Amino acid sequence: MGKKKKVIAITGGIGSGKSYVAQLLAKRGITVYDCDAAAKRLMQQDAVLQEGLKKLIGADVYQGNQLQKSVVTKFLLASEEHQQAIQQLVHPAVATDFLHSPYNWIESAILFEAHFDQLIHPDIIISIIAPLQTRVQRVMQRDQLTEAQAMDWIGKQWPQEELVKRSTFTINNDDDTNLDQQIDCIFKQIDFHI
Ligand SMILES: CC(C)(COP(=O)(O)OP(=O)(O)OC[C@H]1O[C@@H](n2cnc3c(N)ncnc32)[C@H](O)[C@@H]1O)[C@@H](O)C(=O)NCCC(=O)NCCS
Ligand SMILES: Nc1ncnc2c1ncn2[C@@H]1O[C@H](COP(=O)(O)OP(=O)(O)OP(=O)(O)O)[C@@H](O)[C@H]1O
Repeated sequence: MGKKKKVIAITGGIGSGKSYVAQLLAKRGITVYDCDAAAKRLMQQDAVLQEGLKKLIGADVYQGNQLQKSVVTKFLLASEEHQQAIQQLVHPAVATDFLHSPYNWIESAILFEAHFDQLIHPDIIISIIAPLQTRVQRVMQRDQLTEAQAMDWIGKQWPQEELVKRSTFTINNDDDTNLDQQIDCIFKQIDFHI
């Protein structure tokens, strides 16, 4: 058996700035595996996953071969049970894909909520936090959502304090605190650079 690869997970709720921080890391030569993008790619390509989703949500989750994101969103936000059921289908596929990928860094909004941490066993966890109102504004602007829709997503995710408690490092992305300095500080404290 090969040695387990080092895994550095970035987490944080919707609009906290995970992808933004990933862009700053890209400038330092680090590629961060994007769970949302991977989930969508696999839901589009993986035949077993497609069958599972059709059984769970209904045949209209695909039109032809095309994933209907609005159908998934409506189903997912309807109840805790629905959210859990989708995650139980999608996350093992994403975890396997990540563990077989060449990447060490990964970003997921729901690392803990979905027990994804227990599938990928991160060595280091970095949480990204920002004031709630800032996150709502960012998401409304980025995704053309209403405040209520942004709050629906936030309601499906853990409070930031819980993420911070379980993280090795926290980055404050509140628009005032310098992000590159915080990243530098973390890099000084980790004994491997990937
Ligand atoms: C619902 C979907 C179709 C919405 O797609 P869309 O392109 O509109 O948004 P995107 O994927 O960028 O998600 C935006 C944000 O919503 C939040 N979110 C997505 N899925 C979940 C979830 N299962 N639980 C809580 N929040 C979630 C995250 O903060 C995410 O970054 C998509 O997110 C999806 O298929 N989710 C279910 C699969 C899943 O659990 N993905 C999480 C990463 S593995
Ligand atoms: N420090 C910042 N300065 C300027 N814009 C920012 C900053 N942080 C985030 N943003 C913007 O806010 C929006 C949300 O950030 P981002 O997409 O990184 O969030 P996220 O945590 O990845 O959210 P999600 O869970 O939905 O994937 C994006 O449009 C991003 O460009």
